[in-house]
Amino acid sequence: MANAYDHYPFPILIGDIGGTNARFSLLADAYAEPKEFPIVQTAKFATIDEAIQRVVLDKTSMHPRSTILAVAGPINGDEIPLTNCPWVVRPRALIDNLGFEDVVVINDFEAQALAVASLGNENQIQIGRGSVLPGHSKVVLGPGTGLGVAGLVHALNAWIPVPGEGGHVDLGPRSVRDEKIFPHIEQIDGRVSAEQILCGRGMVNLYRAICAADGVAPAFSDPADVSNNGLSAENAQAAETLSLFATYLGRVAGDMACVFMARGGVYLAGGIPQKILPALQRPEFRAAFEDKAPHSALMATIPTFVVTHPLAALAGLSTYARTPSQFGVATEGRRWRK
Ligand SMILES: Nc1ncnc2c1ncn2[C@@H]1O[C@H](COP(=O)(O)OP(=O)(O)OP(=O)(O)O)[C@@H](O)[C@H]1O
Repeated sequence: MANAYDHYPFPILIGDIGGTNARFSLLADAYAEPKEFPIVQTAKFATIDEAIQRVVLDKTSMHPRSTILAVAGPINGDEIPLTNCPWVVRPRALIDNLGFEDVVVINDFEAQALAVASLGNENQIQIGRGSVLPGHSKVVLGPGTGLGVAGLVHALNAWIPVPGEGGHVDLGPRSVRDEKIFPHIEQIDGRVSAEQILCGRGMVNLYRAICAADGVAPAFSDPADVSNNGLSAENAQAAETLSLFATYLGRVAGDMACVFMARGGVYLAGGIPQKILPALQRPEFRAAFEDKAPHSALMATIPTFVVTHPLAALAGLSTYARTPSQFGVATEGRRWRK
């Protein structure tokens, strides 16, 4: 029976498999620095087995005995299809064909949550006031291709990642301006979930709604164009998109901080926060985060950070691989052994 407190046999192959990119590193033992491999696009390989063979196994004489993989997608059963990518992770095939003895597959946002347990100051930028209360719960939000959310609860002397579908909470209008814009936001089954706005596709959705409210034709269809033109303030609707994106992200981040009582901090991971950092450093994000009557005074004490570590999920997985007993990662149904 799998036990979360077992150790994994070294060397351990660590993998962060996103919809677009796969990142691998190899841990020789509990003390060695991870050996990193070039980031590869998933589309360049037909299967994950082929990617592991060509990117890692063909390039080193070290033979990994276990692997811990973080994937974007639900983990149910022996065939794990990835969201936004045709790869299917088949742990039994990894054991039979690539010689692993132990395979663990967890959710990519759990890996982000593991990462924030041990991030140093050099890998994060604080936005606004507040300070971390050591040993208290944390929460991670990641606007990227979608909106990932995970909690990191400290209990029983371990950090316990709590993955969920927090990106799908409702997001509604609050200001007079919101009420003009929200009727134009594309809905999903009649509602606006946070992910309809707080991700790359959502940023374009918000921009289009602002254009519709202002009666102007949209000029951009790519999130990077919206954010670049918004940051430079060259386009009024794009600039308002960034301002409102920061406001809504602050609102949802504040909600998640309330749910988890995240006195250990709120962390913005995913691809987008680093790219729109100046917009998040303006007052809107933090003001919306703290605007949680009757708990505004509490919210003012909770710090918010943008994660700047380029390989945060890999770093989190490496820390877990070295010291699994410090983390309460549930491996039931997600661990396969030879
Ligand atoms: N400058 C930018 N401003 C806003 N959004 C951007 C910018 N550049 C990329 N994006 C959007 O960010 C999203 C990608 O996010 P991210 O880099 O976090 O990917 P991901 O979901 O982690 O997937 P993977 O792990 O495969 O890289 C896409 O929707 C993309 O259009």
